[in-house]
Amino acid sequence: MTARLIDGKALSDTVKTEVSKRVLALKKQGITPGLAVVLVGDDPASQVYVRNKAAACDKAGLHSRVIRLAADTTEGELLDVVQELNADRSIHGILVQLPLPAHMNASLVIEAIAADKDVDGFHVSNAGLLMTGQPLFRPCTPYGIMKMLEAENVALRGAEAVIVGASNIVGKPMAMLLLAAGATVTLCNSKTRDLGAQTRRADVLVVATGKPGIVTGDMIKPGAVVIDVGINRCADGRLVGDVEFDSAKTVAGAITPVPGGVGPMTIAMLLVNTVEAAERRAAAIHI
Ligand SMILES: NC(=O)C1=CN([C@@H]2O[C@H](COP(=O)(O)OP(=O)(O)OC[C@H]3O[C@@H](n4cnc5c(N)ncnc54)[C@H](OP(=O)(O)O)[C@@H]3O)[C@@H](O)[C@H]2O)C=CC1
Ligand SMILES: Nc1nc(=O)c2c([nH]1)NC[C@@H]1CN(c3ccc(C(=O)N[C@@H](CCC(=O)O)C(=O)O)cc3)C=[N+]21
Ligand SMILES: [Mg+2]
Repeated sequence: MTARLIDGKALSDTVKTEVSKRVLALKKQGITPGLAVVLVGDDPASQVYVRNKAAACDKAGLHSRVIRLAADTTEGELLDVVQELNADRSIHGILVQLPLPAHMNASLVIEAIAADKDVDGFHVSNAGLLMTGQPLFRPCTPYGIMKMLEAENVALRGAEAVIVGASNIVGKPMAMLLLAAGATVTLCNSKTRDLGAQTRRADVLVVATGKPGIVTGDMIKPGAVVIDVGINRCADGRLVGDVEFDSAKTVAGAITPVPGGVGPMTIAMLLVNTVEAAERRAAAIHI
């Protein structure tokens, strides 16, 4: 058996086409949705993502602004930049690229972003709204994964969903969205005893640890849907996920590739959230 490939790249193009239609409708009202991305330091992976985000904005007709700050920028200087973007009427979405340099308190910075411009959905009030079933912005990576599962017609009501990795940006919000869709959710972390015993129960398995090869084919239930969030750069420059693709594809029913799976969907959903922020403000003005 060979797993069906879930083509995140193709679906992201469909989502971005939808976004560009909504952008056109806003432009007719004189509004251009704007996204600001703040990058502190020169992490090479972050540079790639920021470039991809800016290109996606250009293509869909959004205004994008990239603010690059030196690695030795102080927390106070970064907070000033965030405040300026909060007040900037041409900006509807603000994203501060993570990780931040070690001398900064990342939660303090995220909490400084206006919650109604927090298109990452990382602000505590947005995390709380998601947890209580009234999301304002769904975090882009889990949101993109839900879109992929929907496009693949994966049944979630009553399904066993197992997530490996429990970060605030991927694992935890993923658990909330799968739970809301009716799945029975297991959230694993680095202390989980016998990870394979958990993953082998999964109808839907989401892996987001940053550990290449942490999930192998023998840890997957035959026919399961496997979503690989990991983005790991090999010594030879190749990009691989957290799932050992070659062994997994002989067992899984469907699997996302890396690259071309979750990553492009994350960017597409960032555009969706930004357009939605602009639509909300437009609606508020017309009341
Ligand atoms: N494709 C995309 O759009 C995106 C990809 N990524 C990628 O996804 C990966 C994860 O990112 P992120 O969530 O930010 O990572 P974090 O480092 O913030 O969190 C990793 C999580 O994995 C858990 N973990 C680590 N080792 C193990 C283990 N041996 N067994 C079980 N759980 C383990 C950790 O457990 P504990 O809590 O106990 O420490 C933690 O909860 C990275 O490769 C990142 O680059 C991230 C965001 C978007
Ligand atoms: N505030 C914040 N929000 C984020 O959403 C955020 C972040 N910080 N920090 C880093 C992670 C990682 N992330 C990715 C986005 C796109 C790809 C992506 O486009 N991947 C492509 C190609 C990547 C490549 O070629 O390097 C793919 O998988 O096919 C990957 C990873 C967003 N993150
Ligand atoms: Mg995200």
